[in-house]
Amino acid sequence: NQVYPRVPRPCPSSAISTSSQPNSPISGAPNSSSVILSVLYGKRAPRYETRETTAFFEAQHEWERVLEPGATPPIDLIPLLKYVPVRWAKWKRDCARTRKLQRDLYFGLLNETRERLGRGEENGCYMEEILKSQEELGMDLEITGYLGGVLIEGGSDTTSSFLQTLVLALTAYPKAQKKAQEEIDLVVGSHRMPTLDDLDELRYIRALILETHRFRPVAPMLIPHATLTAEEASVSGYKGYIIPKGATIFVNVYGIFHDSDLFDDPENFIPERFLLTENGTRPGVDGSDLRHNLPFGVGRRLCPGIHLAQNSININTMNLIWAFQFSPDTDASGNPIPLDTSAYQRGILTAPEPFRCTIKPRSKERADIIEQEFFEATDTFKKFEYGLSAEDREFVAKSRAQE
Ligand code: HEM
Repeated sequence: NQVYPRVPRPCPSSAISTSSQPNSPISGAPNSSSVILSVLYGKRAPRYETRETTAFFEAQHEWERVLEPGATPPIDLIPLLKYVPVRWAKWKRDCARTRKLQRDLYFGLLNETRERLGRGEENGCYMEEILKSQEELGMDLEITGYLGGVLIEGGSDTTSSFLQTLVLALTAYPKAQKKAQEEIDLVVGSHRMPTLDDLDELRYIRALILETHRFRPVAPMLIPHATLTAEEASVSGYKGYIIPKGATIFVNVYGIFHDSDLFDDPENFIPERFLLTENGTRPGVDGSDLRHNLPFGVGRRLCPGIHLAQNSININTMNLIWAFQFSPDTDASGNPIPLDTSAYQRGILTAPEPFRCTIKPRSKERADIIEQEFFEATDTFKKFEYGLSAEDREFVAKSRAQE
């Protein structure tokens, strides 16, 4: 049995784990923050309890909390508030603490990468490239530190929130799960794990991924934008409205995706809608204003991690469907406990409230293949295993000893 944690919060992407046994080899499989750490800093976080993972989630959740509308007073509207002394302003202390947590982590990781480069131990990560071309790119220390930082922030909670919604939907909608399993069994079979190349032939699973984005978009109102000039907005206006300079624009993606004028039965998880029409809208309705990457933003600040995110979502979705059976927990009389698919956390980014479900490998053969893949990935993992704590080293050694 697995309960998806967000509070208390080590790593919310425990969707990858088949077992609640902390030392099972599978529970050391990469979570989304671990993948991002490896891609960016060439450093592996083998466990949810690894220092960088817990430090990241602590900073991230503090940050999401201070960003939430209402968590800080409206300083933009009443600038005088910024002169309130710190001792009377808890929000200022919260912001300062968040900033310190973030800076300690981001600049600490950057320093470690620079030192590793200095020792000639390159492993091909992204921040190595940035450090090597820092001068040429005209990036000072501050910008470089935060470049890595925003990429971890952007890439961790988002992908893991998607995967948590996926697990919730597969559990709550067993027919959709069964159809997806049948399709993957036909294309991939049971003797190997899926690869990204398989996706072309997995039409239903592609629709299921789009439906997961539609059903519970990770950023329901995207990230607020502002208009730079009134003139620009007023050239065409919007449906006769003039949008003034500096106006805050929220794109209510959740509202669009749940508009019953556009979508049939929008409150239900129905991947089939994306087989009927390109954007999942009711046949006959003009859905041409929509596009598949809407959950990743609009305009020039569209998510720059979209390709990494989509690859990661695609492979994780295929793997989860191929490998596991997801079912609701049962009560004392053996009846399934209904899941509340609307119980979501509040905030700029959302994820399901913790929920219980049962996750089992679909067969012994599949479980063995997963373990085998884990062992075969040893050389890839090893490149990124530096600066590990004694506990992490012990964990890694123990999981490999089962080879
Ligand atoms: C399920 C996965 C993801 C979703 C749904 C998602 C969604 C979004 C959204 C809605 C925005 C705001 C766009 C806007 O302002 O219009 C955004 C921005 C951003 N995302 Fe993602 N994202 C995901 C994964 C990633 C990954 C993997 C990375 C990095 C490796 C990343 C890095 C960023 C960054 C740095 C920004 C800020 C861009 C800017 O303000 O210019 N995201 N993302």
